[in-house]
Amino acid sequence: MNAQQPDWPDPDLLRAVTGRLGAAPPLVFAEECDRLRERLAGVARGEALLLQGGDCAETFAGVTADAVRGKLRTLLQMAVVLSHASGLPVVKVGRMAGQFAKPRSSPVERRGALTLPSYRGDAVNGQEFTEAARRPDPRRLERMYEASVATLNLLRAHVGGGFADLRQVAEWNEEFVAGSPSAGRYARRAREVSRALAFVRASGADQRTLRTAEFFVSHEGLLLDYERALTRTDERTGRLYATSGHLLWVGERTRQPDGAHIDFLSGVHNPVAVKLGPGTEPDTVLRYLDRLDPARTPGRLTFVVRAGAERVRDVLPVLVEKALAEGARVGWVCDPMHGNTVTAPSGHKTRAFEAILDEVRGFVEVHRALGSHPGGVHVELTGEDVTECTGGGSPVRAEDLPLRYTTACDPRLNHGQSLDLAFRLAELYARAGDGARERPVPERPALI
Ligand SMILES: O=C[C@H](O)[C@H](O)COP(=O)(O)O
Ligand SMILES: C=C(OP(=O)(O)O)C(=O)O
Repeated sequence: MNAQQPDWPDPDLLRAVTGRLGAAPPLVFAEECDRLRERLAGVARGEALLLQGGDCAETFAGVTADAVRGKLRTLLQMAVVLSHASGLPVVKVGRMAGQFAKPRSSPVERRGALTLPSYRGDAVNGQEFTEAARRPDPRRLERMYEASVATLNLLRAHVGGGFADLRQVAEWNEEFVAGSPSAGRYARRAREVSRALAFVRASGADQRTLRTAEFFVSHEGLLLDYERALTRTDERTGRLYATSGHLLWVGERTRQPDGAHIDFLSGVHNPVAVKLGPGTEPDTVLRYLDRLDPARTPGRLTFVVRAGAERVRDVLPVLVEKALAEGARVGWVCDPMHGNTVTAPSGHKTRAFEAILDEVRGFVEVHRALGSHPGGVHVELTGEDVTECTGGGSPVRAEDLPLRYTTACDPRLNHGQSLDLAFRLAELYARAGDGARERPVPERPALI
């Protein structure tokens, strides 16, 4: 089964494009993928958290220095808050440099009398509702590769060049808190982070470690023509790696255990993830384990649960229990976005901050009850001040949605909402004895 593949109109052109991609340099290296695997092994063992985030759908026009920097900055700011609260390292992974293709609920979109193919991401066709734009064009796969190169170039330069300096990140957080209506709730944590860094500086520890960060990239491994073309053999080990990104995941719509996407991931040595929606049959968890992680190696497989706030407390326990009974040491991560999409009266797809937070709360509750590790979050976000999700500390109201609704597919948290989420998650993840652990976590969501 080859689910969600575009109907490429010109097989010769597709062959020419994938041939060129097959000869192109890798975007990421096997050693980097192995390093991410090691970091994710920490998540699976309960010694680290994963923070994975970025656009729902990257666009070619969205590959600008400002936009890439904004997403990176948002993730760095969130990570420092989570790490301080939990006392655990946070593995930072962008939904970036490759997230250009989308699975869709319907292959077609209707507007009035006109029916056209659905937009499947810039890697496949254009957003404009015209026949020409919506026709899949394999040349877009090369543009995806080039856009990923440009994004990675920016990320690597920033991460290695001082932009990720923890002291700067802590200052950004203090600025955010100072301007936030929730300052009273967050200020203590932001101050504690800065004080901890001041102490590290004063202690004479190696300052270079504060100036750089590890940052990895990931995307849904959806377009098999692209992924196969970028698969390379690592000369050191003879193993195959997808070199389009460090981590690839299979989505809710393509996770058939006997399908082509799981089969592709089973053949590469990268760390991989599978999204699990509310309808996941508990036994399929075992099939994913056997297909993707037969050696039960921590770091190889992460399950990203996206059950929705209403269902997570019912759906998740049996999935975790199945995996535990099997001796699996996978990472468990919560995607609180995809199970909480609703349509606003204006017709915009949106997600409520409170539902997002409640899903993570349910996810953490379930893991704590079972003694397993709630290994982190996977979120759709941007560094920009968009109005796509409702709520948050500086609340976006349903009537604000049309103001700055720019996503190419699903609604993202804006910069402020992302930081609100990080500070609220910090309360959930706060370790005992944490200096900034000032209030008990409420049983049910409190309105912000
Ligand atoms: O990001 C996830 C999916 O691609 C997206 O939710 C699909 O949206 P649709 O239901 O409008 O096709
Ligand atoms: C399509 C996505 O999610 P899911 O497969 O969980 O619906 C996504 O994360 O972009």
